[in-house]
Parts: sequence; C-alpha cells; structure tokens
Amino acid sequence: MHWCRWAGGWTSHFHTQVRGCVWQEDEDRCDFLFKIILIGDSNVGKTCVIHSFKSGLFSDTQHNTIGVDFTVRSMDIDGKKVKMQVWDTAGQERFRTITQSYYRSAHGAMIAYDLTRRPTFESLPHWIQGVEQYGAANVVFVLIGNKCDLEAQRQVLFEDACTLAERTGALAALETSAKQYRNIEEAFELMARELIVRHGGIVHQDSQSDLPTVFLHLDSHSIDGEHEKRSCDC
Ligand SMILES: Nc1nc2c(ncn2[C@@H]2O[C@H](COP(=O)(O)OP(=O)(O)OP(=O)(O)O)[C@@H](O)[C@H]2O)c(=O)[nH]1
Ligand SMILES: [Mg+2]
Repeated sequence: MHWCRWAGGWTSHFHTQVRGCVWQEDEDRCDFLFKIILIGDSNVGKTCVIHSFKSGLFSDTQHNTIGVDFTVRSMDIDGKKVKMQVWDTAGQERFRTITQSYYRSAHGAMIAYDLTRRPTFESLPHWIQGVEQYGAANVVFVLIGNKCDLEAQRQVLFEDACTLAERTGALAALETSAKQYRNIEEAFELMARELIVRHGGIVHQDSQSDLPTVFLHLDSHSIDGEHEKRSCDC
C-alpha cells in the first residue's frame, strides 16, 4: 500500500466525482498531494493554463468550462514527489454556487485575470473575498495575470498586481502565458514549494532563488522568509 501525505492526514487512495466521472488516484507513491483551485473571471485563460501545465500544449479551441473539472500532474520538487490535483472552475456567474463549494478543501488557490482586460483585474478583490469566505483559513493564494504574450494589448500594469498582492496577503503576483508556456511551470512550482513548507516539509532555499518567476510578499512561512520583488520576464 502506498501513501500520500494529504495536508493534515494520510490517504492511500481517494475518489472524486465530477460531472459523472469517477476518478481513483493510482497507487504510485507520492510525498505530498495538494489540491489547487483556479478561479477568476470567464475567459481569462484558466483552462488553458491548466492544460498547458498538464501537457505543455496550448489549444485555442477551448470552450467555457461547465461547473468544475480537474486534472492531476506530479512534480518533482527537490526529490519529493508532489501530486498537484488541479481544479478548473467555471468563471461564469451562473456556476458560482457550485464552484464556491470546492473552495473549502483547496490547499492553494490561483486567482487569474487577463492582463489585456482591466475589468478582470478589478474583479480580483471579489474573488479573494470568496476564498476568504468559503476557503480554508490557511489557504495559500497567488495572483496570475495571464496572456502576457499580448503585451501590446496590456491594460494592467504588473506593479498594480504587486500592490494588490501585497495588500491582500497573496503569496505572489505572476504574469503567465498559457500560449507560450511562460511562467506556467514556475507558478505551480512556487505554490508547491510553499505548500510543502507549510505542511512540514523542507525545501532547499537555493533552488527557489533560481526561479525566473515574478513574485513578492513571501510571508513568514515561506521558503526564504523575505519579501522579494523581481521584474517581469514576460
Ligand atoms: N493570447 C493568449 N490567449 C490565451 C491565453 N490563455 C488563454 N487564451 C485564450 O483565452 C480564451 C479563454 O481561455 P479559457 O482557458 O477557455 O478561459 P477560462 O478562464 O477557462 O474561461 P471559463 O471556463 O469560461 O471560466 C481562449 O480563446 C484561449 O485561447 C494566453 O496565454 N495567451
Ligand atoms: Mg475554463
């Protein structure tokens, strides 16, 4: 029997039912198993980000997500096998009640906006409030400004996202491109590393400092315990 560390408990396997699909975790061993939820307005690119993380591919033919969906990918973090169970939620208002019911069990939340559409950034406080209201008390969240390949259409300065992240206690603000696979791996790795530390693991500090990600406000639980700010590499 193989075991995964499931924040706060241990499990050998688990079932999840979503849209009629029953999934059983395989019995490969892993050291950590984290549930990450992606939320944010419709069409900001949540599904593409997850698809990109899972497969490294970008598909321009995505449809609006109906309700909730999920995928799983393992990451190797300093020799630890970390399973990331990533939950994709519909951004459309009509699914809000369903999607909020998934917040409770999430260890981490990625709150996404489209940096070419200012209103999706203006919605972030509302999404953050939802996480605070319906999520677990210690949930880690990051702000993801997606579509950084569309620089000419940018409507949100990265500095604005940094300010919001700092003000709201987000672990990080990052700019990503699902289309060009920029900062996708880094966003999930940043989340995984933070969760490992919070759940009792040890992560080497040196490897964190090499990340080409954009982040700030690493709080006292974080890997290096310092506030850092780097310019965007998009
Ligand atoms: N240029 C560019 N387009 C992107 C990127 N990510 C997603 N898109 C496009 O944005 C649109 C919406 O992407 P989705 O991933 O379906 O958006 P979503 O946030 O999942 O939307 P809902 O499921 O309705 O909540 C699609 O046309 C994608 O092709 C990106 O990084 N760059
Ligand atoms: Mg979607």
